Amino acid sequence: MRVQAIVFAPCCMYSSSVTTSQENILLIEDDAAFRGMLIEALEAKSYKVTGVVSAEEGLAKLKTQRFALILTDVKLPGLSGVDVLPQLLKLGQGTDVIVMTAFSSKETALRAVQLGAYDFFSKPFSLKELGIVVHRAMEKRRLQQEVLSLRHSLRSTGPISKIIGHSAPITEVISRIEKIAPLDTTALITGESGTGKELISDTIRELSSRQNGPFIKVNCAAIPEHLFENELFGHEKGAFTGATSSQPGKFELARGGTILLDEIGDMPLSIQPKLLRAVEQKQIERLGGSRPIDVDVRIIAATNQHLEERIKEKVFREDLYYRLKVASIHLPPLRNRSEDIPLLVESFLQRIHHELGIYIRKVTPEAMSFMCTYTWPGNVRQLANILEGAAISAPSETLTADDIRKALGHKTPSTKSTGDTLNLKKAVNTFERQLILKALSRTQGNQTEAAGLLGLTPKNLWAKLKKHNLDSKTFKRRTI
Ligand SMILES: Nc1ncnc2c1ncn2[C@@H]1O[C@H](COP(=O)(O)OP(=O)(O)OP(=O)(O)O)[C@@H](O)[C@H]1O
Repeated sequence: MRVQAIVFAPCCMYSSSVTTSQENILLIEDDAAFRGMLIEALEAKSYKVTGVVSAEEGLAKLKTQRFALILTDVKLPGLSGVDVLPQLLKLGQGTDVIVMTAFSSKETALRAVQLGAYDFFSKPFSLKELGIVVHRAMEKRRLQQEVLSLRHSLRSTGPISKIIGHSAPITEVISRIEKIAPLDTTALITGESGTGKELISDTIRELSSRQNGPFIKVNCAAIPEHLFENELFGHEKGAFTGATSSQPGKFELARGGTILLDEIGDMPLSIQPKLLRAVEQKQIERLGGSRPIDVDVRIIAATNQHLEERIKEKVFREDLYYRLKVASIHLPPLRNRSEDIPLLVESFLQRIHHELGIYIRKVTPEAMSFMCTYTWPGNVRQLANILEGAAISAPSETLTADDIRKALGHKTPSTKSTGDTLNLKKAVNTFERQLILKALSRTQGNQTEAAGLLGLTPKNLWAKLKKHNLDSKTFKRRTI
């Protein structure tokens, strides 16, 4: 390009704040004099500047180097700054691009912004003006990086860390949770049984400003229709025979906090208008009451049903559905995110070790591959339960595909008669381990009682626990 005119600011360079940043800027400018001047000015502010003369050269640089910012002229010898913009943005992976145009081509500049440029300059511009915009872009980048690193540490240590999985669908779910949780709006969580809807509602609540308020969970499928209104909204004294005193319902108990309406698809049609009022106006009325009561409650609804189908069947109100689904999260079934299975298996085996004292040292590749291809109709809950069952019954500290199949109640492929199956010592050991596990489970970890059941002395049992690497304490309140 030809330098048109540069209006020099009195002090030649922009802001008075000293930039200590060593961030790299890629400058694409074919005019040697103009390029040199920009480099000098930016380097005076401690930016590192890599100058190139064409869009093609700029693209080549981006393939090997990362930059904090790209400054490009529009009029270049080969590809123009606007033509190359989509590629710059793609290769730059989030790096902002500032476009420099001639004053006469403001429309080009606007097109560049539409295409994704961060900002543009119409020449002539002052170096002060350029400096301010560069500084602002760098600040924006720094803040974005801060947000990313905060998000990363929150995801690895905060409530989000309880959600295991790195597949694209679960990553999308996590982003939705992070967006929705702080909004204090009604949320709807959908997904098959066992996909983690309750886990997600716990996480939303923990990430919201209501984390210290009450959290009331209502299973709509478990309440008979005639008790529903009373359960949710409470009653006044004398509302019905036996109502000897006034009593608040779940909504009032959740004041200042959150209410989870689980299995919302099973909520009786007769209650739905009252729920709609609670959602829209944050008001309820007790049974037998004559005045509305304000309830500051965040509602989270969850269901494994297709509410659109329930609407067609005329058992779910459309207006309520649209109010609930303002912020919705759909949990895909486990079979559609099998990449998450190895991580889930690892996490559940750790939990089994801590809670049951059963240590599984290894999962065979066949067992993992079987689990990754199985359809898991009961989703994550089924995977967790099957692993627990398999770990309890496994004859050794290595979990095999047969162990998983047995826990699933599948017929195992007939095993070849190997030396192993005839090894009496090994078979006795396996049988002994399983009997001890059952006895500990039945007595909830009481060693004296377990020893009695097994016909052993407590000292004998203690020695066998050590031999099998089992911890009786972890059997408290557990049953097989
Ligand atoms: N992504 C996950 N990471 C870790 N644990 C999970 C995940 N998803 C689900 N779980 C675990 O699986 C079990 C079932 O999850 P949850 O109860 O939240 O499912 P749900 O969808 O509410 O089931 P339902 O519809 O039957 O009530 C819980 O123990 C939960 O902690």
